[in-house]
Amino acid sequence: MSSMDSTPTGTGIRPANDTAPPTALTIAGSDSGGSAGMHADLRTFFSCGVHGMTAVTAVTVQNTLGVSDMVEIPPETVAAQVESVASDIGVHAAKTGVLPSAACIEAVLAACDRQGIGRDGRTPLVLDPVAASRNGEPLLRADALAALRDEAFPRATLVTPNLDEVRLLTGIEVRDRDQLWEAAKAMHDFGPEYVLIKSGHLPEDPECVDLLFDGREAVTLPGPRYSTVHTHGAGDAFASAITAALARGAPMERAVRLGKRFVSRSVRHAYPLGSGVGPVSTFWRISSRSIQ
Ligand SMILES: Nc1ncnc2c1ncn2[C@@H]1O[C@H](COP(=O)(O)OP(=O)(O)OP(=O)(O)O)[C@@H](O)[C@H]1O
Ligand SMILES: Cc1ncc(COP(=O)(O)O)c(N)n1
Repeated sequence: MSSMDSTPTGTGIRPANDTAPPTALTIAGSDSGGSAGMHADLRTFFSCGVHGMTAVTAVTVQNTLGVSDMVEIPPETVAAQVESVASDIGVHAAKTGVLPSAACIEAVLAACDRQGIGRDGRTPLVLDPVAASRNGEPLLRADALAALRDEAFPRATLVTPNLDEVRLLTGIEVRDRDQLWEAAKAMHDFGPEYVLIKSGHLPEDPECVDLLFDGREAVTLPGPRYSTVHTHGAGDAFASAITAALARGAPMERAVRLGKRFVSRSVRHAYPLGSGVGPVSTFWRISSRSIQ
């Protein structure tokens, strides 16, 4: 897929010296349980050799049983975090997680525009359209979904919906692998450069085959389906591993393949925690031996 090699690599401000790693920014919510959101993103950036930075959008009260409360950070503070790190440190690639309201989305997009992050800037923007927790607790206001679709999608380099988000945004109920293509086309019509449809929520399928689409050609991303309930944070780990690869200069198809390999291993090494759903292991690369 030659057209998939045209992804811009983020430039931002160059690191201060040759030893500084590439930088990646997550614009996302916090998870007090440490499994999902910006916590998963930062661990993934670290595991992928990238300096991680954050613009916190919301604080969730969350554990392995679910989300019991959420406090939104004022939109201007979210935007100020983006501008602060981008103008000083520089951002080689950025990703979004929870963007809780239309006002937050608008503020983030304006800050990204000013800093050259997103579709027409030089820095890739990966948009994970998180709508709800894995237990179905909403993580955005009613007005945010339309703002995501109409304002944020056209500015994204890549969007990474799961099948629930595909249904919410397009009305398409994907029941098997053959329908991923139809979903990808419908999502691409909202204006992002690339769409990645994740197939974790097809439990009957013996494999987890995701689909990358650039508006013309589709690439399937095969992977095993592991038998575990502990998949909290899988979507965050996938999107941030892709973001880390983009920050390192990989073209899109390669970045997504690297991300798929990273998340498959993360699910394989997922671990139980608390009395609910445990996290995928975003630090599987660091064996217990290496820290003793
Ligand atoms: N049981 C599994 N075994 C292997 N890979 C999986 C499994 N479940 C999900 N994945 C992979 O993890 C990635 C995230 O997919 P998923 O569809 O679960 O996204 P998500 O719903 O955003 O994630 P989350 O579980 O964090 O809500 C995809 O690459 C998917 O194929
Ligand atoms: C702060 C935050 N961000 C994202 C998710 C989605 O992750 P999951 O779908 O695994 O619940 C979450 N639960 N919390």
